[in-house]
Amino acid sequence: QRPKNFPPGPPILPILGNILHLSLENPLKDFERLRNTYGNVYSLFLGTRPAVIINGMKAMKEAMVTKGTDFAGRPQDLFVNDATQRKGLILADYGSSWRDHRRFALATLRNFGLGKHSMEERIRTEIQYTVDTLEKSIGNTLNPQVMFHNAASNIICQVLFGTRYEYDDEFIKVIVQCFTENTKITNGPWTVLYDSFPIIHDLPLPFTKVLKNVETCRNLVIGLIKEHKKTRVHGEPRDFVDCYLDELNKRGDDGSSFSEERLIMYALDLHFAGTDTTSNTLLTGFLYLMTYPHIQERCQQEIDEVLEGKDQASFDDRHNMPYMQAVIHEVQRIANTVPLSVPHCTTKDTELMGYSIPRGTLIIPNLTSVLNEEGQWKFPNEFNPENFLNDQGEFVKPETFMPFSAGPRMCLGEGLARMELFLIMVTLLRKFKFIWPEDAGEPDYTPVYGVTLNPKPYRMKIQLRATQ
Ligand code: HEM
Repeated sequence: QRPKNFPPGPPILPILGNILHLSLENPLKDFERLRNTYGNVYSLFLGTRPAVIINGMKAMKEAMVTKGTDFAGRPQDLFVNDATQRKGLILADYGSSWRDHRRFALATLRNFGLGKHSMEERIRTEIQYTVDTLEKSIGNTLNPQVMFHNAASNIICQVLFGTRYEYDDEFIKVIVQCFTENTKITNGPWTVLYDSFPIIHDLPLPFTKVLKNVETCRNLVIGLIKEHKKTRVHGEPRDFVDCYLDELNKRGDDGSSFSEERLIMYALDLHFAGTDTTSNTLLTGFLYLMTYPHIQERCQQEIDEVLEGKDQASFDDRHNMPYMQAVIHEVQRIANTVPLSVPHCTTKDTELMGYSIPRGTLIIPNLTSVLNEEGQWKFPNEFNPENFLNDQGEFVKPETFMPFSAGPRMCLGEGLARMELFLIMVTLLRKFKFIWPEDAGEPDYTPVYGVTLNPKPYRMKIQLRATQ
């Protein structure tokens, strides 16, 4: 039975709840279908667990922003909580420990942007490796997946550990493999069943691999922290880990939630959050730019004009590139990289669009429903940069643009991600022409479902641009 004034939803079956209403492989279409029947705020029972699904700009804004703190919790009894040992940041529940660690991450990322090894320089250094990789493929085709993945991973590794890794380095290969395996398993039907039916928690489910992978990654990071402790100079941090160790010294035994143990999962969390997201957005971006060559050319024209006489692009150049800005935002809108955001949870009894939602209810923010909402976009269902341009050709960002979510739990890497997307796309488009190979057939834009969406594997043909 739904509690009184709880959001509506389909009839609930005993034990199973509404689980049969969802495809365990990819529930996005089901969420959309249920929205058409029950409205923007509806509920489903995942087994015996009630969940509220939030759709559309109006309800999303009320929950994430206007009543941000009421909706800022994270559920603590899902499989991913067990897998990350409740020590990370992404899934930390709302409270002082989450707040302190979030503030620390934001401040540290900001400070690195100002120091002499500024974030921009770090990103540019990494882009050079991407350029080298592409140069080796001129005239040929290349699957860019590993290249973009490594670029995003290395940028965040530079920030966290002060180092980048060659593409075939064991450290990065092992971490990437562990994350890829874990994401696949955590997205799979077993996890939905685990999260819906606590009764099966003690069964021998196929999760040992996940826990083993987490242990492998933990050990790698423990090794790095040990090394940092040997070589660091107190008060002269080289990277995020040094900053955290300085903070630990400063806090001493003040009973705060900062600890070396916490740092391990915190660093892994940031690496994970910053890699798949950015690289999958880039993959989607280049898929569309290749298959909409007129849009690619118009970007290149603007880039050539604005960067004429300059060695390299800087993030500030975006202010003179309305078309490029529109294209990047449109790529993010269509890529819909984190389609269901990260699960939230209510921190107290609250209300949403007139419905009552008790404390501790699982909340699924359906960002997809905002990014393609009818009536909010000029062209909700097509790739069209005009969605971000006004009649004067100026760049405008509607408040419906929410790929990073909104409110107190909004992505804390937004600034870094935007800088990466801009510098990488502009630098690569300035130098190369990306072509959909003649023998590749019709492009398939249907994304592969997961915590993050990514395009199906594809190859790109690379040419050096004539103007270079
Ligand atoms: C295109 C790239 C990215 C996209 C689309 C993206 C999207 C998101 C979304 C939708 C959330 C969930 C927000 C919520 O729960 O309401 C999130 C959370 C988060 N993101 Fe990102 N993200 C991106 C890049 C990054 C990067 C580069 C970092 C690394 C610094 C990062 C770090 C985080 C963290 C730590 C959280 C959890 C915040 C919290 O719970 O307080 N993200 N991101």
